[in-house]
Amino acid sequence: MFPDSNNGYSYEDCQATADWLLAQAAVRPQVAIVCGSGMGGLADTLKDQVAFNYKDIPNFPLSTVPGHAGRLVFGTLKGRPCVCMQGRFHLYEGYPIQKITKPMRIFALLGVETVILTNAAGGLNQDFKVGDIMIIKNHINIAGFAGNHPLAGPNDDRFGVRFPCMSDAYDRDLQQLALDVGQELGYGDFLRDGVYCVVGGPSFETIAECRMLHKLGADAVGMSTVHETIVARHCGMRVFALSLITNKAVMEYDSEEKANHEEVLETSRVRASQLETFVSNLVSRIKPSKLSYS
Ligand SMILES: O=P(O)(O)O[C@H]1O[C@H](CO)[C@@H](O)[C@H]1O
Ligand code: HPA
Repeated sequence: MFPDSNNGYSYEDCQATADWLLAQAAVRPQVAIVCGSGMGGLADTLKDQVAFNYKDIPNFPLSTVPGHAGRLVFGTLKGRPCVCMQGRFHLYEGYPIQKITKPMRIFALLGVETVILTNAAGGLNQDFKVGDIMIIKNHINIAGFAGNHPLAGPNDDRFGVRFPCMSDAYDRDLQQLALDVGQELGYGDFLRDGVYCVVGGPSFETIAECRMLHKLGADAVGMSTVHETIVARHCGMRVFALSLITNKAVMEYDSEEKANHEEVLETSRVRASQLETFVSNLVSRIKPSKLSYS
């Protein structure tokens, strides 16, 4: 069950990739951003870009999902040095769970302090509308309960402790800052907060599954983010995460609606410019120091 030591995602492997990137790009990122499905435009807002295709980065996975371009972009957002994943990795692509989260460890070794994760998700909360932006305040990692967990296997203390706490997974100050930024931008009508539940995918959920997840306390469901959060927190980075509600999870047996990736990408396209403004304003207000916010 546990990976062997020559697995491609050891501390030394992550360090080698980080060193390669540091040798190629002058930017020393403080903030890392992961673009959700159809949200790759976030990366295009970076100034003075130096970009790498994933296929050219040593020991980096490849993106296989439409709406995930597969480029790592370094640059600045409102003067703040950033790195942006234009495309993330998902369990259903067939990668080991440690591989889909490896970029988080590389980011930590690059000196990143704060990770901003974005995703497309189905809305379980009946008050949510398509196009709402949900600030993630907590998550449910169902597969993790059963051992499918990104930190399973030998722990390398150079990254973090064996038993990391997750009650503070999503930074509360950053959540408040995001609420403030959203209100200032006039986004209050479509800004929510809630609990994100990760499932394995790639099939969308059945009606019974959606009802169960809602009963468990989830407001939105998707196939990403949670593993990245856990690994980022394990190695000491702060995490802010948001879901764009791209579709309503189907909860009624007489509903004719069918979840599909095209609708997901279309909703992302419609909200793209507001998401970009939201994230860049948020980034500009995050102070480099771990303690202060403007
Ligand atoms: O979570 P992101 O990467 O935004 O992608 C979401 O969109 C895809 C389904 O349409 C799934 O991969 C789901 O996780
Ligand atoms: O309804 C959904 N379920 C799972 N993942 C998703 N990603 C976008 N929408 C959904």
